[in-house]
Amino acid sequence: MTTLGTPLSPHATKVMLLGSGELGKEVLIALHRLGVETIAVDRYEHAPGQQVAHHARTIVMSDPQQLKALIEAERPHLVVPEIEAIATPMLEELEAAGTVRVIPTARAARLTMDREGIRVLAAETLGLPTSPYKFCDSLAELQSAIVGSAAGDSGQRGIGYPCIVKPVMSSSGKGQSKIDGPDDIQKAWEYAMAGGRVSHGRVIVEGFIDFDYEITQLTVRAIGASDQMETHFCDPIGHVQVGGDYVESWQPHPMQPAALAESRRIAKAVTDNLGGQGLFGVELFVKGDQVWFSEVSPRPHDTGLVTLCTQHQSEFELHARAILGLPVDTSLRNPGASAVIYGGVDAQGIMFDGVDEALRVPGSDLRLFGKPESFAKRRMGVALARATDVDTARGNAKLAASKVKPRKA
Ligand SMILES: Nc1ncnc2c1ncn2[C@@H]1O[C@H](COP(=O)(O)OP(=O)(O)OP(=O)(O)O)[C@@H](O)[C@H]1O
Ligand SMILES: NCC(=O)N[C@@H]1O[C@H](COP(=O)([O-])[O-])[C@@H](O)[C@H]1O
Ligand SMILES: [Mg+2]
Repeated sequence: MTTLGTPLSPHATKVMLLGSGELGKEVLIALHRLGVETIAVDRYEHAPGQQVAHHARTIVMSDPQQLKALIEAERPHLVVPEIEAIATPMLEELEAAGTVRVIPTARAARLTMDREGIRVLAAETLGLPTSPYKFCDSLAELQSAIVGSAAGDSGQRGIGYPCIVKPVMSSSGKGQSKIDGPDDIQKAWEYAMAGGRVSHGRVIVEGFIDFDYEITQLTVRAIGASDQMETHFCDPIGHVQVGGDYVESWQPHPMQPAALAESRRIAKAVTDNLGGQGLFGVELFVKGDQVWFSEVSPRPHDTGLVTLCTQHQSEFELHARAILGLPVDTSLRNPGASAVIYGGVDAQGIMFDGVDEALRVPGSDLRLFGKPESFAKRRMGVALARATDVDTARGNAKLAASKVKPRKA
């Protein structure tokens, strides 16, 4: 049985989000609707989620001592990681000591904060299909990982061209680049060193998968009526990425039954191993009936923002429900799409012109995240559109996004 308390009372059910960007903001709103007391943590003040939570805290989340002190002071029932760059070994320590429950588990947060942890688990432990890959700690290692070493018994085959280089710790495409030939290697290495979230000097180089399309398979682990763990799948989300960052997503993405079944087999294998309760975003590449695992977020996924206009329960509501031990409904309500609104300018406290025109587009809706500072390539909002078919929804979401014009105040 799940019992919830009253916020700001001695018996409140308290949830702490580690990271309070646009995704956390929606999880926090879903938690508020259930009367949960929320603590929104981020690296800077007035982060989107901090604006809607009961309490806001600003710390360096990758600093284990700051993280420990905050969790011990606040004593939340649940700690919900919302970004990768967190001192996850400290979360494992606190979870092992029984101080707190981490969503979905502290181990899942640790394995997925670093591309190496999750890639080795998926490819080597679980034997799931992935792109070929190598990890490198220097430009020289990167060069030999790509071109290989001399043939012979000890010779290593290289990843070859084209390939993709990413810092082991980064997200939203930061520090990621494609290498088409030898001339690109040094630039890619330097870009990765500048773009990682926590400077680490380690990269993954992956063989380029020439997929037909890519999807996010949202997967929910929730407690069922007779107290057993159940796995629920949302309809597949199709998306387009530019420079490793999502710009457009839609749901449902049509798939052949064999590719869908294989996607769900992979999603189930990964999420079963990571364990715990909550929603996961499993990223997959598809070519014909062939499916490759790319990565997984043990939390709501940016491409899943589309579920705000397509599902009876958005991915944020599903996450909130699953972590609290409540039942979930992953069914689709209607087709829909999302299109990203970038800041376009580097400035504090920007203005958004054309909001009325955007909302005049049929079936449209908007989320403006309220980030205090804009960068040209920072995601500041998203346009949503529901429709009777995905093509119409995609057109309308892009149209609505184009009507919103961010500018300096
Ligand atoms: N091996 C690959 N082959 C082909 N395309 C790839 C490969 N790796 C990444 N990509 C492209 O780059 C995108 C971003 O890659 P990835 O998800 O690894 O980066 P990320 O920084 O973790 O992004 P996010 O945080 O948004 O998930 C993928 O969705 C895909 O479009
Ligand atoms: N792909 C991961 C992702 O979309 N994460 C989302 O972006 C925020 C950081 O945005 P910022 O970099 O603009 O501060 C995170 O807090 C999360 O909501
Ligand atoms: Mg990704």
